[in-house]
Amino acid sequence: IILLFSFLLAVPAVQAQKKVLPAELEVELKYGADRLGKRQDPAMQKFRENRLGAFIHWGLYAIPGGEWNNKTYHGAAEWLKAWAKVPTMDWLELMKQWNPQQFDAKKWAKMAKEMGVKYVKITTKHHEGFCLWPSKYTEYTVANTPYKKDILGELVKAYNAVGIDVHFYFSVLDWSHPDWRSSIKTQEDSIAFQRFLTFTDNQLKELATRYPTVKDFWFDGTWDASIKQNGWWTAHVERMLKEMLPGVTINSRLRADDYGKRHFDSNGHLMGDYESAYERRLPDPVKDLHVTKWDWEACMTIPENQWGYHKDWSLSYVKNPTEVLARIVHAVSMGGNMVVNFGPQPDGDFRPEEKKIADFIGKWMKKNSECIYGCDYAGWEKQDWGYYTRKSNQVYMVVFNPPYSGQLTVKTPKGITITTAKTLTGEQTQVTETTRNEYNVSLPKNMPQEPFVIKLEVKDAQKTQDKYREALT
Ligand SMILES: C[C@@H]1O/C(=N\OC(=O)Nc2ccccc2)[C@@H](O)[C@H](O)[C@@H]1O
Repeated sequence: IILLFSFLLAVPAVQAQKKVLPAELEVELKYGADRLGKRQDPAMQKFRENRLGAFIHWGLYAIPGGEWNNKTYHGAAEWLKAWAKVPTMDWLELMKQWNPQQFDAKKWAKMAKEMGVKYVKITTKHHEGFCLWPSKYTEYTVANTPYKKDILGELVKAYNAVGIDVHFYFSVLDWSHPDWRSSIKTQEDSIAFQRFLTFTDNQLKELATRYPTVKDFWFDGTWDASIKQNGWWTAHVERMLKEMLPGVTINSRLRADDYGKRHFDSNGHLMGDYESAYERRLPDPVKDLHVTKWDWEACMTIPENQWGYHKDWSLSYVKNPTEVLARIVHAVSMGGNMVVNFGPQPDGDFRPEEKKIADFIGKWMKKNSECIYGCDYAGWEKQDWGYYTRKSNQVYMVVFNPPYSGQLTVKTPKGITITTAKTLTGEQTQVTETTRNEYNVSLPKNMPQEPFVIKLEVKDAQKTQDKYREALT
């Protein structure tokens, strides 16, 4: 007891779920983390090195676009059924209008390729229960709409054809299914919910069988008590999919352990392959450095909170392209991935604002993607002018806020020295050591009119190159 008490007093104040108990104090778990530490297999390395992805939220909710019975709802458009309290059968009537005549999977793939994303996460089924693939386990699918065709299959083929990995978003929560329960109160609830879990297993096996090139499952809709009381099932799903699709990655949001703990199990170990709690927010570059110890992926909306198509984007702040770019770089600078969301129109085309963002990011990535793909946390002290990313002995300074002094302050970890510095567009910059482990890197003479990158070659005086890499990962 004294040992435990003294240990808990000693542990630095880190967020609850991050507290890892010493092994001897861990609790026995049947459905906790299957693995400790970062996965190092090729599939996970590809996931990590991809760094930049796009989210596609597309479903029946795109048709009303945030408006119901002539009333506009300001909440997330993909949740309109809930905001407007639409009865399930009335909502699913929207299937009769599903006929996206402008949908062209090859055009979507071209747009993603030109944006520079390495993967796309597609909503196979959102909370509404409508499936973008012709599932044989429910009638609420594209097959039973005027459009008829397998949208998911067309997208998987088109993205893969241009070298883009496909990830599946899957909502366990399913408003269309009579056996869904948010909590288990009665024996009837329990019997119905077990039927629901079997239905969900069947849909997941169907997705893994029909689309075996899928690289990841991003589960959502798992916050309810009914799932937290069935942590065994979440562990089963992870194991089932990894058996069917060796190398597939699974997000932490699927998982609950024996005691209903989510994302991180009761011993503080991350479940799944990467943390997926950073949604429309990012870890603090100074206070939240613990996230660099595991893999994580953030996702973001361009407006304040619209994942599905909303007719009226004037209802909330819409990020400008540079603000979107800053979030992408921020995530990579802390060893994470960033997924930028797109909510296609009901006709299957994208809104102009989203095309503009994709175009801006793509143009910037054409010049600067070296500081994104395959890069990681540098382990250097954050500075006001922007973010560091690192790949082996190259450290990239991604400058968003050039200082009036004309000098970019760089503080290197002990033993690390800078040998060269030049912008990715090839201009030399002066590097002046101002004191031990501190340098001024001068701004380039002709300043770019957008965020720019200075590439530093660094040397580790005390260790070999390899040790340097080990020390920082
Ligand atoms: C990506 C988003 O994911 C969701 N929900 O996410 C969460 O519940 N996020 C969350 C909740 C608690 C903590 C951290 C993230 C969905 O409801 C939403 O429509 C969208 O698909």
